[in-house]
Formats: sequence, C-alpha cells, structure tokens
Amino acid sequence: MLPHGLPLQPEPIITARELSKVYPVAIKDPGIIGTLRHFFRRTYRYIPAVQSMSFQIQPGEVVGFLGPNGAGKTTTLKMLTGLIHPSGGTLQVVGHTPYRRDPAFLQQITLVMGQKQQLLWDLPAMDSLRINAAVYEIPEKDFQERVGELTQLLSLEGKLTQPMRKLSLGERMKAELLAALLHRPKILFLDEPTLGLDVNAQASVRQFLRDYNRRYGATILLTSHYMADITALCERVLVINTGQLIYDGGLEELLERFAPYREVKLELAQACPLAQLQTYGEVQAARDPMLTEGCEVRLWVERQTLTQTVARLLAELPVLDLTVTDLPIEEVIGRVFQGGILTPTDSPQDR
Ligand SMILES: Nc1ncnc2c1ncn2[C@@H]1O[C@H](COP(=O)(O)OP(=O)(O)OP(=O)(O)O)[C@@H](O)[C@H]1O
Repeated sequence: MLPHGLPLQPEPIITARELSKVYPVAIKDPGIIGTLRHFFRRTYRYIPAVQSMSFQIQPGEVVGFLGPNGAGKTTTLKMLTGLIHPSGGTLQVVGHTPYRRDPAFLQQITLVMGQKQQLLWDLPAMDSLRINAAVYEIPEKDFQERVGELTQLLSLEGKLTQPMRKLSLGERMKAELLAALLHRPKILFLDEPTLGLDVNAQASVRQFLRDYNRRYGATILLTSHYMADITALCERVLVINTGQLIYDGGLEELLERFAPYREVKLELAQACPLAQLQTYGEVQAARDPMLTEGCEVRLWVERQTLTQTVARLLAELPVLDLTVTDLPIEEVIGRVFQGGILTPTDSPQDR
C-alpha cells in the first residue's frame, strides 16, 4: 500500500511504446525483363503494418485484440513474442526485450496460433509433450502433475495417447493448448484460439481459458474474430485499424459510446412508406427484404430519443408488435472499423 492508503499499482507486465513494424516487399515487374531487373536492382514497397502503438498491460489482465483483416494484430503478437523485430519503438515483456529471445523470457510466455500446430500429426500428443518437457527442463514429477491437471481441466482424458490425426478439431486445439501451457507461462498470446471450432468446442476452450486465468493469474492477450470469445473473456479491448491503435479501454464502454442506438423491431398491420419510416430512425432495409411489401420493419433509433420515438410509433402507425433490443455486438464493432468513428487518440485513457 502507498502511504495515503491507495493500493500499490503493480508493474505492467507488458509495455509497448511507439511500437512500429514496416514490412519491405520487393516489387517485380512482369515478364523476363522484370525478372532480370528484379535480380540486379530490387525496388521495394513498404507496408506499415503497425504504426506507433503504445499500451501497457497489467499482470492477470485478459485483453482482446480487435481489428478487421490485415489490421496488424498478428504482427503485434509476433513482436510481443519476439518472432519478429520491431522497426521502431520499444517493448518490454516480463522484463525482457522479446526479440532477444532469452531463454528466461521464453520460459514465461507462450504463443498459440489457431491456424498453426506444434504437435506432430502422426504421434500421440503425449510423445510431443515429452519432447516439450525436455526442452523446458520440466522435472518428471511436475510433468506428471501438470499433464494430469490440464487433462482434467480440458476434458482430454484418454485422448493424449491417440495419434493427433485421430482427434477431432476441438480436441486437437485443446491438446495444443495443453502443450503450450506445460511450462506454466505467465503470459498467453493467443491468435484465433477457437478458429474453425464448433460452438460447443469454442465454449469449452473459453471456459478453460477463464478458469486458467483465475487459477494461475495468467495474463492473456487474444485475437479472435468470434465476438463471443471477446465478450466472454475480456473486460478490456485494444482496437486496431490499419496498424493504428484506435481504442484502448473497457469493452462495455466501447459499446456504450459507439452504439448510441437501439434496435426497434416492428410488426405492422399494413405496409408503411419508407419515407415515413425514416422519420423515426435508420431503417435497416437491407436486413429486411420484405420491407416494401411486407409489414416487418427494423429501425435503429438513438437511445436518447427512444422513449419519444416508441410513443410516436405506437400513436402514428398500426403497430401489432414492438420489441426493443441492443444492437448485435458484431454490428457495433463493424461500424467502428468501417466508419472511422474513432480517431487514433480517442480512447478513455486520453480523455
Ligand atoms: N511477412 C509479411 N510481409 C509483408 N507484409 C506482411 C507480412 N505479414 C503481414 N503483412 C501485411 O501487414 C498487414 C498486417 O497483417 P497482420 O497479419 O498483422 O494483420 P491481422 O490483423 O492479423 O489480420 P487477420 O485478422 O487477417 O489475421 C497486412 O497488410 C499484411 O498484408
């Protein structure tokens, strides 16, 4: 505790300052002349994948990385884990500079990529786990204990002795997680950990990650295109667009600030002209092909005027049924990406 009674703020486990990555890509003109020219004198185009990104993460946090395709999420994870060298800025992860790849650093982190496997396809997972145990110098007793515990947490009983190719996609992903956690890392970097899994398998991976975070206080940084992963696991999100950090803060706050609408679903006794519907709110005609001849309408109405608008709808239109719901989270995030609603400094920390 500090002298004035405030709890001591722990040291951040990750600190990125002005982090950048530019990929040089060689340009080759088509044809034999282009090939020859390319051979003797290369010209490059530079892709700014990550631009001047600064953030800190505290031990035990679960943080979601959100962004559309090509935003720079994987590039950031690769820099955080030391797989690639930043082009600019500084980075400290558990007190280390990642790209030096010190063994003491590697002992404390793990990276799981949903589209890449580390366990060998034709071998039972247990054989690969033994190799990992040797690499990380895990004593036999600890190995047995950890495999037992993780097997139970992941419901993988009886699966580790079968060749990987005989396991389901979900079981393979869980075995990958088990292998990635055998050395008890303090930070988990997860790139699309539920990619391609069915809803049940996704839910069980999520549940596992939540339990693991609580049990060991592990810090988790994850990217996912499934919003359910983010809402179930992350209180805080970093939103990246075209390599820039455009939001750093609470997920709830992001939704509150950038979804100032609610969806009003109407069933009308008879069709109503579009022009009139537009006086009540934003008509989601694209989502309702029946709009022109049918009687079902979806409107996005500003929260502030919701009560008056609903009263007007009921008074002025032949309403059979009316429901009000929050916008689906995917819609909100999609709007944040598309609309440039945020600017690079528009995050709660800056206000
Ligand atoms: N090795 C590379 N060489 C050149 N450009 C690259 C390389 N890797 C990524 N890029 C480019 O950098 C940008 C960021 O890519 P990155 O893979 O980090 O995005 P992402 O947010 O993870 O996307 P996704 O959600 O599709 O996985 C993209 O424009 C991509 O084409």
